[in-house]
Amino acid sequence: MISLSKMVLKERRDVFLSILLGFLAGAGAVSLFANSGYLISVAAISPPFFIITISIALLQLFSATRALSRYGERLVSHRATFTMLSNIRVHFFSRIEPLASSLSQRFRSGDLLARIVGDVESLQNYFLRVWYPPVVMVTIFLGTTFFLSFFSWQIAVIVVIGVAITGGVIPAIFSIRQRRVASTIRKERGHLSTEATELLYGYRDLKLHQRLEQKEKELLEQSDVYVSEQGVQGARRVFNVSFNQSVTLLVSWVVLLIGSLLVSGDQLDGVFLAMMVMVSLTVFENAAPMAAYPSYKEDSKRATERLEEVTELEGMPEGTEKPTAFSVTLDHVSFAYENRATLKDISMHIKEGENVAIVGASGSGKSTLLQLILRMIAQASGHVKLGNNDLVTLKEEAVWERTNAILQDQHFFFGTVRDNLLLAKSDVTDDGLTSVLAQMQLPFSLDDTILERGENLSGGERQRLAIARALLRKNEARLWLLDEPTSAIDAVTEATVLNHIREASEGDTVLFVSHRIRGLETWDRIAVMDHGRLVEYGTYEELMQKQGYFYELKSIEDSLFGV
Ligand SMILES: Nc1ncnc2c1ncn2[C@@H]1O[C@H](COP(=O)(O)OP(=O)(O)OP(=O)(O)O)[C@@H](O)[C@H]1O
Repeated sequence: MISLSKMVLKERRDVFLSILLGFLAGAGAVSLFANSGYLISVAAISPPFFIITISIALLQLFSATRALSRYGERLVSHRATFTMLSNIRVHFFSRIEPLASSLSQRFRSGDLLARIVGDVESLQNYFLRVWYPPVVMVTIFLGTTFFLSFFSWQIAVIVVIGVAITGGVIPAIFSIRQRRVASTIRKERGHLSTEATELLYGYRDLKLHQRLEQKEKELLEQSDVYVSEQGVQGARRVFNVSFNQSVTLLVSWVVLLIGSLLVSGDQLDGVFLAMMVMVSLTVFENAAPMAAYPSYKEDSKRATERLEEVTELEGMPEGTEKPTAFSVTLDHVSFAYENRATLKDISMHIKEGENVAIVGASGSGKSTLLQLILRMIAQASGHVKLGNNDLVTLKEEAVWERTNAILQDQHFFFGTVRDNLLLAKSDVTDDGLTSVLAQMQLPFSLDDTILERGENLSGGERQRLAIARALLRKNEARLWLLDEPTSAIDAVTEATVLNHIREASEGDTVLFVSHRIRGLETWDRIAVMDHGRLVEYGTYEELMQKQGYFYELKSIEDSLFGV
């Protein structure tokens, strides 16, 4: 799904500039120290004054080059990194957006959050710590070896061997070891995030059931596992870097030793010895990041795998067409959550403009039916049509644009009543907003604060505010899908609220899941569901005359209300 190399190459201008500036900074550092070594040695043998002057001028030039290039390299490479990160984020979100409804079935919210935030974020290391260091190291070493070969091929060979060991062999060994121990840090972070979210969501219930302490203990245990895994990862990185640095120092000692032998054998001018040692000390600085390369590489790989687990879920294929008519047809439709058959062979036709109530026992599949028409889930078999269009040919957004859906769990955002109403339609005046609040008999002012998830509202107020949002869209919507929108509202207010809904939806197709049988006399037709099947479908009179399941439900309700 995420081809990381492709993401890197998309920013090729900045990538090229980073490499160029990184090379200049590295080469500047090597030249600076080479020149210092030469200057110290040559000064001791009283050379002509102009040599000292030129050498000091070069010293200043190299130090300015090094500082400016390093600054430029940091600027450009970080710009490239963050642009890549934002591209990855956009790419990832565009992939998971159509999967939104199936994600909650596969992943717990904490784990999903850890993947969406943490794993995506960790990919910022891919360019900076996996892709970039070997490229810059190789270019600097090639330049340095070429330079050294003018003075002594033996020293050049030692440096090449040193690079091969510290930049190739040691990281390769670390890489194999890293794969074997298979860091579980990402997985543990997902577990920790899951536990923390559960505790926060369920805080009140845990407290009521006196289970808070136990849950906190589990969370702390999970946190300890994560912290210790982090410790192991950190220690491994520090060990790798220190070990690699020790080897580079050893190489510099070998350069000093061989250089001294060459000087004493008159194969190298002694004035260059200090320069060569300084070069070897500096050039290996560029091999240091290679020690951390395996752990970052493995980390990026694991993060990508975890993101792929999310994106590989099958979503519903996105259609392209817009609905033009709003009759609803279900033709032998079946649906199963995992292996549990939830809707079984349902066929029904709702004419455009018809108002249909759906009733049935809890768990009989009423909400699932509405979700299917909303394209939030896909049927396993059969066809669902809006007008003459099969739902699979329709664009999701185009369906939602023309639909007023009130599902069972409505979300409210932290903000004012006004903010939460304008979510439905942004160009309504305050008068328009106040008018729908009045219709819903809500005693709020537009500036009243709504807490996250509507925590400061009663269940009935939440439902009325959701209906107020739907009423604002009455001119756009041609299809209304209402899932027990008034279940928490008292009977007197409910009658008024329903009247407003009926009025606003006049001429539109309405599917209304109802928890009550009373009051359904005025609906065009009634669909009765039982255990995932549509067991009865007809007008109120037809169903009452039939004296079947609906009649039975009505009798039970009447006896409960003492009618
Ligand atoms: N996300 C889900 N994953 C798995 N099973 C689900 C999911 N949502 C609902 N179900 C199951 O599907 C069946 C039908 O649920 P649905 O919500 O459609 O029933 P309902 O008739 O609307 O019930 P209620 O009147 O209680 O709201 C139930 O057995 C339920 O347990």
